[in-house]
Amino acid sequence: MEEIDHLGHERSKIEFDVEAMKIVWAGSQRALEVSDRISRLVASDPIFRKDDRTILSRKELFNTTLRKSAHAWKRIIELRLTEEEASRLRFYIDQPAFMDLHWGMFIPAIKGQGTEEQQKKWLPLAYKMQIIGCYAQTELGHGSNVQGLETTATFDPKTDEFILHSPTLTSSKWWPGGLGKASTHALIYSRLITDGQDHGVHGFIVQLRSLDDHLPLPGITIGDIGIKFGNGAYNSMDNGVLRFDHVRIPRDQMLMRVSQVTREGKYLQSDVPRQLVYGTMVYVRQTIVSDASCALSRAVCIATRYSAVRRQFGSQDGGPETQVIDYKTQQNRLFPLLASAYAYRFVGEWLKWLYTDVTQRLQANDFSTLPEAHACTAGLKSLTTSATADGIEECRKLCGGHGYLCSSGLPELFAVYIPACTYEGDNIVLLLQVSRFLMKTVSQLGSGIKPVGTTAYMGQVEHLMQCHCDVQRAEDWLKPSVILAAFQARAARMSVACAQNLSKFSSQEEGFAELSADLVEAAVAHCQLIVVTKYIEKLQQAIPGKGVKEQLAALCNIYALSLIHKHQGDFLANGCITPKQASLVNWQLRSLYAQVRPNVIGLVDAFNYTDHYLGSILGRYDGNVYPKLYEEAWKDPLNDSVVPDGYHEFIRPMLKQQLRTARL
Ligand SMILES: CCCCCCCCCCCCCCCCCCCCC/C=C/C(=O)SCCNC(=O)CCNC(=O)[C@H](O)C(C)(C)COP(=O)(O)OP(=O)(O)OC[C@H]1O[C@@H](n2cnc3c(N)ncnc32)[C@H](O)[C@@H]1OP(=O)(O)O
Ligand SMILES: Cc1cc2nc3c(=O)[nH]c(=O)nc-3n(C[C@H](O)[C@H](O)[C@H](O)COP(=O)(O)OP(=O)(O)OC[C@H]3O[C@@H](n4cnc5c(N)ncnc54)[C@H](O)[C@@H]3O)c2cc1C
Repeated sequence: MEEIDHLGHERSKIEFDVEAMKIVWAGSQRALEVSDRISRLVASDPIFRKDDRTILSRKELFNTTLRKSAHAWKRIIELRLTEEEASRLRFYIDQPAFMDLHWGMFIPAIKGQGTEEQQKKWLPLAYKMQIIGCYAQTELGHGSNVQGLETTATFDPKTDEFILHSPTLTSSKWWPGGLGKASTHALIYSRLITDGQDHGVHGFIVQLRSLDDHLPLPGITIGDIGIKFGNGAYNSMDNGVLRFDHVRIPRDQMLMRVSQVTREGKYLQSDVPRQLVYGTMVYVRQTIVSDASCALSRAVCIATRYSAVRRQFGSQDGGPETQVIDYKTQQNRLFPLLASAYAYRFVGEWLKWLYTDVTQRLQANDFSTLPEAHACTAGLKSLTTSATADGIEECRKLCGGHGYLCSSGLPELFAVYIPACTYEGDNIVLLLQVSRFLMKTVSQLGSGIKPVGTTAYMGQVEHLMQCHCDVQRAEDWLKPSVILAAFQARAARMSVACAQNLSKFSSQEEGFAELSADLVEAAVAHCQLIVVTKYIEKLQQAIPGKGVKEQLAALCNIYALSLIHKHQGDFLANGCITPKQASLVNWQLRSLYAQVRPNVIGLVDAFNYTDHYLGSILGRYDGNVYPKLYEEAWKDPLNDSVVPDGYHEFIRPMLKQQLRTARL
């Protein structure tokens, strides 16, 4: 049967080269080729099916995680996949699994915090998956406050061992992914005690389960922490609980790049900063920013395609009703999210560069850019995950009632995504780290230390405190210099105001506690400035393909102007723009929406997502929504029988009872 493209009319209107945009989104022609090939490989393999995930029991779901992981690993070896291809494979399989923590945290932690000797011993085992590792930092009583962890690792000089112990219930490790059922080993973060002295939190490699029969080793109590939010979603992951009862490990299993314990039990600190113990989190936060663009683009792709298919009201002379995507309110909610997906893609690319740069510097013992890398990864992780979580929910609402069906793909996407606002650092806690960095920058302004990198704009603080936005007409808002000046003035003024208010408190800590809500807002303003700046810088590069740069520029303007509109309170209160200029933002936004409207299907096609990956009837490439929704409904287990199980037990007696009551 011939397949009909219900979105064909939309595709015929596109004014730019979608294939060229696919390359921009993927990062390069080669990255697109890899992505395309691996996504098809996953979509065509029945073991990677996922359409039944939301109706599986927890045990069945976890079993699919094990099956998919083992099968993925087999394919990686058979096909000799490169690291990039393997990571694409994981992406398109689209199921959280213990493998994520093994490859995404356990291995990077050993690489970043282990000595050369330790890396030589553990990495080959981990790379061949002869051991499975997880990252066990968080405890029942403490997650954000890493310095408050309670697990102890006490050195015993008699045996040259550490004794791992969980002294209280709240010291139980709680949450680590892969810990519950799969891992054989863990990177345990625990307080190091030598000779009765507490040296704070350090990392230790600890074997948890036997490599022969997978049973927990003596002194170890271990299990899964239970069902999490939503059907399917993150429940494929075995987040775990773990307690130690005086478990002994050899001394050389403490990761010793940052500090060492000698055979005699002497504690030595190398000249590497203590914060490198937190290095794995910096690495993962950076990856989470790119992931945000993936999750948001997926939701936006579904909502955009469905909004072009869905029609409500406005029929004239019996003709078709209006496509809901043509309602300005729909555009005003959807197009800034589309723009954000592109913006996060580009800031994610830049953050990856920043991370690579700081890693190379660290290897050469240059630690100067570490504070900025920490502030950028923490702040952008927070900004992008919060906006993406909200954005996915908005996309669900943009799809009306059908968005609430699991077959829309949106409920599961939302449920699996939202913990990103919490894991790898609660988003508010991370923004407070950014604001500390900003306050330090402001306090050093008078001292001759020139701010660099993402805070370079603070170097012109005197100008930024007084400058006036020179927008006269709506089109003036299209000038990158005007947009940047407004965002810089807002960020600088908010930070300076916080710094001035902090100086009114007798202690810095008291001021920070009292002003934390304002400090968080200043951090958000700074992070939004980074995203806008990096998008504008991206547009200064050569971007081939008919109309591609024009569309990206329109989206950049939508991203920036919709933020000015949303946060106009900040911009107005700080005198960065006038009420008239704020209203011109809206005029310009409407005109930008009209400019991208014919191209939006092309802009989401450029993500190059397969229907398997999208996992959504509403987001199908061919737009054939209604027949497929109808078909899907009949697959629900409730429809296996016409009369439901339980009819005789519950419904029938009720009906008969009513009959008797009525006769009375
Ligand atoms: C079926 C599939 C098969 C597939 C097979 C194929 C597989 C192949 C490939 C797979 C690849 C997968 C990749 C997946 C990626 C991984 C997925 C991850 C999933 C998520 C899992 C979640 C994990 C976690 O959540 S781990 C736990 C995270 N915990 C936290 O984030 C805790 C947050 N708290 C903190 O970070 C700190 O405690 C903090 C910063 C809040 C406060 O710390 P503090 O010590 O109290 O610090 P403070 O006094 O405030 O500051 C001191 C000083 O230090 C600076 N600082 C703080 N942190 C850092 C840092 N990280 N780096 C640098 N500097 C730092 C701080 O700024 C202060 O500086 P000064 O002011 O200058 O003193
Ligand atoms: C799905 C998932 C997977 C995870 N995987 C892992 C893993 O693999 N390994 C691991 O070690 N951990 C893991 N975690 C734990 C995760 O890292 C922590 O939950 C996270 O760091 C937040 O810490 P918390 O739970 O202690 O939150 P809390 O700090 O208790 O936060 C509770 C509330 O207090 C607020 N708050 C806390 N401190 C402050 C402050 N100083 N100022 C203002 N407000 C504050 C927060 O904003 C929040 O609103 C995972 C968590 C989840 C949900």
